[in-house]
Amino acid sequence: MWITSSPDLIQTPTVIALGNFDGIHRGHRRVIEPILELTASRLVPTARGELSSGMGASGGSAPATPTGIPTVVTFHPHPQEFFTGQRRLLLTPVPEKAEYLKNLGIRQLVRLRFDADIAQMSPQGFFETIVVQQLQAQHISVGQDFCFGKKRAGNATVLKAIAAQHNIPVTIVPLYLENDERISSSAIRHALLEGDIPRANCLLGRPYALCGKVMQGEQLGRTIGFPTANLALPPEKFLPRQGVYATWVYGVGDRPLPGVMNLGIRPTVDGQQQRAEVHLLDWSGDLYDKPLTLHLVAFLRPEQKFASLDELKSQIQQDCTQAYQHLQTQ
Ligand SMILES: Cc1cc2nc3c(=O)[nH]c(=O)nc-3n(C[C@H](O)[C@H](O)[C@H](O)COP(=O)(O)O)c2cc1C
Ligand SMILES: Nc1ncnc2c1ncn2[C@@H]1O[C@H](COP(=O)(O)OP(=O)(O)O)[C@@H](O)[C@H]1O
Repeated sequence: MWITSSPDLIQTPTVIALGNFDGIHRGHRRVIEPILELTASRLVPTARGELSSGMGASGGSAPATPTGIPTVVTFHPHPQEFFTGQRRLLLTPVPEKAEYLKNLGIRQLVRLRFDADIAQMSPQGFFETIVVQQLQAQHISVGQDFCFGKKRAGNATVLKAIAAQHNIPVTIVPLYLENDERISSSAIRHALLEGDIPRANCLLGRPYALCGKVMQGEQLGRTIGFPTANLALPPEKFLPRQGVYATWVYGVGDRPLPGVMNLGIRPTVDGQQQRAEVHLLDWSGDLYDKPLTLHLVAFLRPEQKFASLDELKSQIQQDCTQAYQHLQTQ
């Protein structure tokens, strides 16, 4: 997966999905699908049953697809962050987003720098400078509510009309509704803040994940019989409601392991900073410096301040039992 913010380093020509795509949820995937279909559909079987680009065996560095490189084009910072100056936490920080996109078949992520210059561009100016010249887009896919250009003056219909002047086809993907409600990053954030993990996961179409390397803590966990791997999360990661969660843990061996995570400040031991820490059920070994990915399955309870470590210990024991029950039904 090629990731670039520099116009000079964009691999062209491209076939693009345009938007912010924070979360790569089910709605986003519908916008991305047409460009995957378009690029893959041009692959033709050879006499030996292999797939070729259909461009002839000329050797050299012919693009894998004749139409262009399947590319997702986003803005950074998020335009809302640029205008309000308020930092926006992300459901999918860049490395996580790139990983999901790669698994879908996307080959390039272009992160257009959203600055005063781009904010000033008219829809026509944006299209000609960025979409035509820099991206050399051969096909564009956007969601029905896509807006672009100065003061969001251009919408999907305007985009289609401008693109037609350049003979570039545009696919406008209708909003994806679930029980009359739009699948959106905001709805997912809301569900996560409520601790409604099944809902968040349903809207996402996959489990909400926390990814980070294991770092040292105060080494108290082992003294109470529940060692916990503390994750160094990206500071821009959007976090769900504080509390205890049943999770699947990826990154230790080939299979996911059952775990129970606490996300909070640990008031019982006078913790000061928020931490995400996971205890792997019936497992022991060294996890320091390992990158782990936690898939959230269920919120079990809010974090509490206990009067003693013994009370905390017996509650954690119950959390482990409850987490097992949730994970067994998965
Ligand atoms: C399943 C689980 C539930 C926890 N619940 C609480 C809690 O309700 N209140 C609290 O103060 N700490 C809670 N903790 C955090 C412990 O206080 C923490 O694991 C302990 O302080 C060890 O920290 P260390 O990793 O720095 O050694 C929980 C930890 C786990 C694994
Ligand atoms: N079942 C387990 N779950 C999580 N970590 C474990 C487990 N068994 C051993 N460990 C190791 O113990 C470390 C956590 O022990 P702990 O006493 O809580 O120290 P720290 O405060 O540094 O996290 C983990 O980082 C990992 O290397």
